[in-house]
Parts: sequence; C-alpha cells; structure tokens
Amino acid sequence: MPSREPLRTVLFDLDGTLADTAPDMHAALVALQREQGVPALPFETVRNQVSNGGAALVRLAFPDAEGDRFETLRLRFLNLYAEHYLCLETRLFPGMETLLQAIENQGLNWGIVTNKPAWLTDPLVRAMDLHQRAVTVISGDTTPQRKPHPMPMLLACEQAACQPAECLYVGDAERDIQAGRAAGTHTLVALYGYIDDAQAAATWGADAAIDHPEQILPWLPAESRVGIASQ
Ligand SMILES: O=C(O)COP(=O)(O)O
Ligand SMILES: [Mg+2]
Repeated sequence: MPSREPLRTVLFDLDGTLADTAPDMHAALVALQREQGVPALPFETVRNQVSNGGAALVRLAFPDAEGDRFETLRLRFLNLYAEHYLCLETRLFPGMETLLQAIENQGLNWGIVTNKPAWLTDPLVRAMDLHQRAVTVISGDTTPQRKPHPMPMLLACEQAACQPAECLYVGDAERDIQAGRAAGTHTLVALYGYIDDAQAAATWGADAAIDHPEQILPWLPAESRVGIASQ
C-alpha cells in the first residue's frame, strides 16, 4: 500500500473523481438534443461516459453526425455547458472536502489534472472555490499532449515541486491510470466515479481501487490520518 517515498502531493482527475460533474454535463447534452429535436438520453446512459469528454457525449447523442456537423454539435454542446450549466449541480464527491482538508492540514499539496479544456476547467474550479487551494490545475490543453500521455502529469509534479514518486494520482478512467503510470506516480482508481465495469478497471494496473474518497487517507503520511481521526 502506501508509497515508499513519503507522499507530498495528491493529484485528482476532475470529472468523476474530484467532482461529480455528470448532472450538469447531462443537462447540457439534453439541451442540445432539445435544440436538435431529438429525444433526450437518460442520465444513467450519459453518466458513465462523462470522463470520456464532450466529444464522447456528443457521439453518444448523435451517432450519425460526422465531419463538420459533428464539430458544430460538439462546440455547441461545450458552449451550452459553459454558459448555462457549468456549476449548477456540480459538487465535490461526498467525503472529498474532508479529504482535501486532511491533505491541507498535513501541509501536503493537492492539485488537478483533467482532460477538460482550460476554458471550462478554470471557471469551474473558481466557481467551486478551489482555485486558491489547488497547487496546480492542468487542463487537457495546458500541454501539447493530454492524458494518457504523461506530459500533463509531469507538469503538475513540477508545479507542485514534487517528484512523480512522491505523488499519488487518483482517476476514474483508464487514460488516467496510464498517464500516472507513465509519469511514475502512484495511482488509484476511483470506483465511486463514472466507471461502469470495476472488473475491467482492475486490469488497468493501478496500485489499488477505492470505493470512497476516505480510502485515500491511508495513503497519506501518518499525521494526516491522526488529523482526520480526531475530527
Ligand atoms: O472532459 C474530459 O475530457 C474528461 O475530464 P476528466 O479528465 O477530468 O475526467
Ligand atoms: Mg474522470
């Protein structure tokens, strides 16, 4: 279990790991479907695809759209999301705020590495009042390559002034685990996120899988666990 190197930084994927963004992403997709006169997809169908990003959701809703039409729909979806739904129902997952406080109380850092583009990530992180707490926020277009490439992970480690081996990355998609492993961080799969196949997730090579954010606590240095236990 916990790292051989003392852990200094916990990095989180955003959609489906740090924050439950699926209700707002679904609402934006339904708004687009209404505009286009097609029946709305149910929430449960959409939820499991949210960590695959806007293009995956538009493909799900408009399976026949290709080329320019697909791109027009994708951009309209992102604009609807940004303008009307970005942080209406989006919240940290239950238990996450307690975990973030435990990390901060220990003097450790935490940050975000997401594939969401920065023009969506930055206002969302600000709306959630996390912008002054996160040591680093890396979006899908912050570096030339995005997850599963290790580049955004390595930049996050650099900004957090830690080595990858001193970092734990928590994510809910295979590309998250691939990126963390390629960068040399420890990795955890968040099964409470948008994963619909825990058996498949077990083959991704993460160090462990967790059902709740509080299961990250044993990975923190011992003092953090004392802090949380006394709350
Ligand atoms: O919006 C996306 O592409 C997915 O975002 P995530 O990497 O935070 O899960
Ligand atoms: Mg995700």
